[in-house]
Amino acid sequence: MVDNLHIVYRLRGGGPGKAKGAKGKAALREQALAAKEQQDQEPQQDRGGRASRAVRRLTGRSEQAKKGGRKVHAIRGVSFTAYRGEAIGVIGSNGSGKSTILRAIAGLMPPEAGRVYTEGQPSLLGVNAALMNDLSGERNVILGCLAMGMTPQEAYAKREEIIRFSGINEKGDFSSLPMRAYSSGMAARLRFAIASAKNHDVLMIDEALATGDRKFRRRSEERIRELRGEAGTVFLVSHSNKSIRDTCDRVLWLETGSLVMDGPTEEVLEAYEEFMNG
Ligand SMILES: Nc1ncnc2c1ncn2[C@@H]1O[C@H](COP(=O)(O)OP(=O)(O)OP(=O)(O)O)[C@@H](O)[C@H]1O
Repeated sequence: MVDNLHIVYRLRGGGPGKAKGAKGKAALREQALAAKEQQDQEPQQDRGGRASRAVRRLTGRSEQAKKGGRKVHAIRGVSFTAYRGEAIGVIGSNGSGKSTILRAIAGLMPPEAGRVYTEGQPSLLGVNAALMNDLSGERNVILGCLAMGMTPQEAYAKREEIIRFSGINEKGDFSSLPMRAYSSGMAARLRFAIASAKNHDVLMIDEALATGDRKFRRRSEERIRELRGEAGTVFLVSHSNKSIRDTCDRVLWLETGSLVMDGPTEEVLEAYEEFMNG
């Protein structure tokens, strides 16, 4: 359940730094020596405070930096409830907040206000999901499975099936090659194959199908339907209305971070298509 969620990105840096002005290196060195001298005279516990203040200054996490930085209010008061067994499409024009809301549901973005309540563990499968470029596809399959909580035995037992599903070996023995030799579509297929090898409580897929070819898209859409059948909830972010139509029975439409519509796929897509063509 997503309850009146607000997500704000804060941009630090990029602003004008403190000019050194006419002080020069000698004056700065003098200032540093004076600070050191003062520190040597301070009791131990004060030094801890000074150190953490210095770290906050360096990482820009001071209250001042918070207030002074630029903000992007990416999600503005979105609320909805998702149920087990639903496949929910998330649509909207570029920058409308689709990826951000998935990241928030996955617990990767702290809410500015509002809450996300989930039953079970949400897993986010994005086109940028981390796989190691220098390792072979096979190695990445094992790593991915272990990262999803499988035992080594389970991971090895699933390896063949995952590689077969991904189809990366259809044009040669690619699974033994380092991932950097893969096209973006092949890498996306492997990521999807790994993530979908496990039954997820909440699986979120961010454009992962967009880079696959038609044959793979059909196969992965079929797999999404199976995952739903296995009682999970699937969220699919896509700019392909066809993928959404073929996979989802409910659609959330976001624009500039607000929920424009939440309803049955056909109803929402019709309104969205009219908006985009209008
Ligand atoms: N790391 C970031 N730092 C600052 N602002 C960000 C960051 N990521 C996204 N945004 C901003 O948040 C808003 C929502 O972005 P988001 O990526 O969620 O949109 P989207 O609907 O997924 O876009 P697209 O369809 O282009 O992938 C945009 O205004 C974007 O500029």
